[in-house]
Amino acid sequence: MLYTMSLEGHRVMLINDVNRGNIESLLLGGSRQFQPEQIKVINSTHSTNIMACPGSGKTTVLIAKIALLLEKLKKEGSRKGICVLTHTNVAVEEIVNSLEKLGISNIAYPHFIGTIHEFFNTFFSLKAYGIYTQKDTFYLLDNEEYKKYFERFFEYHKPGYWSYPTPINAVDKTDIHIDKNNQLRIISRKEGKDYSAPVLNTIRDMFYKGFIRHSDTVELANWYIRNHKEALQKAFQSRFQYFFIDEAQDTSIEQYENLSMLIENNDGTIVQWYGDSYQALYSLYGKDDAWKPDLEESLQINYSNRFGENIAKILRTTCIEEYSRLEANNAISSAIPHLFIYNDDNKEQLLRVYYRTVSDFKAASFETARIKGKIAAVCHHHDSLEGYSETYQRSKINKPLQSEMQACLHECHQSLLAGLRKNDRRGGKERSEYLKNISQFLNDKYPSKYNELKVLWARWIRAIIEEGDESILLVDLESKNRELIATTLNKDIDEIDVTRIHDLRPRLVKILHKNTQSEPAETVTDTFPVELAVELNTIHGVKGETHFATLLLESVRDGVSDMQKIFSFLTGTYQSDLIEESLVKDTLKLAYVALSRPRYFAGVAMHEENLSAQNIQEAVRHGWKIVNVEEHLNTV
Ligand SMILES: Nc1ncnc2c1ncn2[C@@H]1O[C@H](COP(=O)(O)OP(=O)(O)OP(=O)(O)O)[C@@H](O)[C@H]1O
Repeated sequence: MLYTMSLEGHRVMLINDVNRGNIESLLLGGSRQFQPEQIKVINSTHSTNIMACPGSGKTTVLIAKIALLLEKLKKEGSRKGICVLTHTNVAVEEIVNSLEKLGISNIAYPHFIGTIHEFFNTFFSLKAYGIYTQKDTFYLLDNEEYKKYFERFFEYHKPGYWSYPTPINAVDKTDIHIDKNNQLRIISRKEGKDYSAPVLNTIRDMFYKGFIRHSDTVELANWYIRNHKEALQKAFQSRFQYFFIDEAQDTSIEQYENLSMLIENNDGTIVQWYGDSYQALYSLYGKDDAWKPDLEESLQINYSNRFGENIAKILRTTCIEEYSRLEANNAISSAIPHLFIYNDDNKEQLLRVYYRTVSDFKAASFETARIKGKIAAVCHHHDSLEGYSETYQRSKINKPLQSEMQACLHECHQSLLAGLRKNDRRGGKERSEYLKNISQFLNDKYPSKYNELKVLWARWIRAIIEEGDESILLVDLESKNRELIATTLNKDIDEIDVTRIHDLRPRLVKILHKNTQSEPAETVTDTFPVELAVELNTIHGVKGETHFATLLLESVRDGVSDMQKIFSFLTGTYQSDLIEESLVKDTLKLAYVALSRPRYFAGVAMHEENLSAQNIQEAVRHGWKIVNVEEHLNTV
């Protein structure tokens, strides 16, 4: 446990009876308090894994811990910092915003808070690409965007006899690798035989022309770390006192390998991985998990703030390991689990029946009537969702593709650069400091201010897409922009000529408009009549969310129902002998993620053909309520 000296000379813990009240009221609200397991994690200062159940409040715990450690390092006058990595911009935003709530907004060097990709790109991949190709920029593309370019590049590489469609799947089944002799290899992961030379040459050509996928940047970082391992380990160790990884289960094998190289032989940095390995969706389809915490040696948070006993009860066995330690929040009266049974004739009515059942449950008690929250229906595969709703469609709004976001952020950087140039009266030499690589310059010199600006840019872009209120954001942006320019140029903020944020807007709109017209995005909504406000999504799409109600819809592939495969788990019997089958294991992971989203209402929907009379009896015995869609429709 972490102790610091109090004024009286006693050793006190990082979070203690004196300082906890303020943090708890700001982070948890009301008179809520951290639970004992959470306190133990906040106070732990050894390198370890933290295995936290859904709704355990692990991110909140991590935020409290970061705040307290920042204060401690400052008090001690330490020159070492904290590195916090997570997997999405939204998660970074959550951490930065919550720290702001606690009065901490100037998180500067030596600290770093960002996504794992940003971490690799900032410190390794960009440098690696520069060294390897003698070029100083690349376009980072998500897979969909990369595929579009692949099609164009392939035209130049395909042989004259080629009359087949472009082998677009090669994008998902090839990796770059820089070998021991520094040779770039394109590796095929295609079953059977390798991709032919034209495909591999296309990927190679794209690499050298700067068209890069996320997986390529991870390999570039790997190459760089491999080649400078000892020096980087030392630099890492002397810069960071603490290294925290949130949502550790989402770390890929390659990312994990890179981080492991950096932190091995390191006794100067405390490393803690926070996550829930039972929710690792990265490793479906026979892939191995990267982060495998040894539960005996991990700190654990098994108490969920999210759901009551009726939901915890299903999750204890609907999990890749039997999870008897999972504790429910008894202040929440979750409904008993519901099994919805449909047939081909009434499948289209299923969601309506689900919605009515949830609404009736919600209206029946004072506790639930006032609670807001999503009513969701989720499924493993996009295409299976279509079978449940004629009107289901992949939404063309809400979430920009990674590449659109990149293009918008590029414009934002250009606008900042213009502002810097306009206000800079100094000579070319000083200017070239930031002109060469603006993002690297700001990351090295003013990481915290730069991070805040990036968060605002991201929020603004989202507000433009969602047609939300931009006014407050624009005021904040204008002032952050000026502040960063003033700091960089060592001037007073009042001397800075206002940069024209508004001029930037049409450029962003153009990028977003162009793409929303032509591209399907990843988020899914349903254009149901309003009275049927059920949000349809894939399970991957709702990771990390909290719902009022979640219905897990059966997905049938090659005539096999995924829910039938795990039926005994859903109804209270953990069958270790079945777990080796990959469909069982994957479905358990997915079902665990899906059924741990709701606070109040969890349900599963299955076709009557996939349920035997014995199955139904089992379910009833385990406390499930059966809703037969047919009967329900007849009674309304
Ligand atoms: N001790 C507590 N008392 C009451 N509420 C809490 C407590 N700790 C956390 N919470 C609340 O629980 C919710 C979940 O917290 P958080 O998002 O940090 O959980 P999480 O473990 O990251 O969830 P998941 O694993 O599902 O992503 C938040 O609304 C948070 O404020």
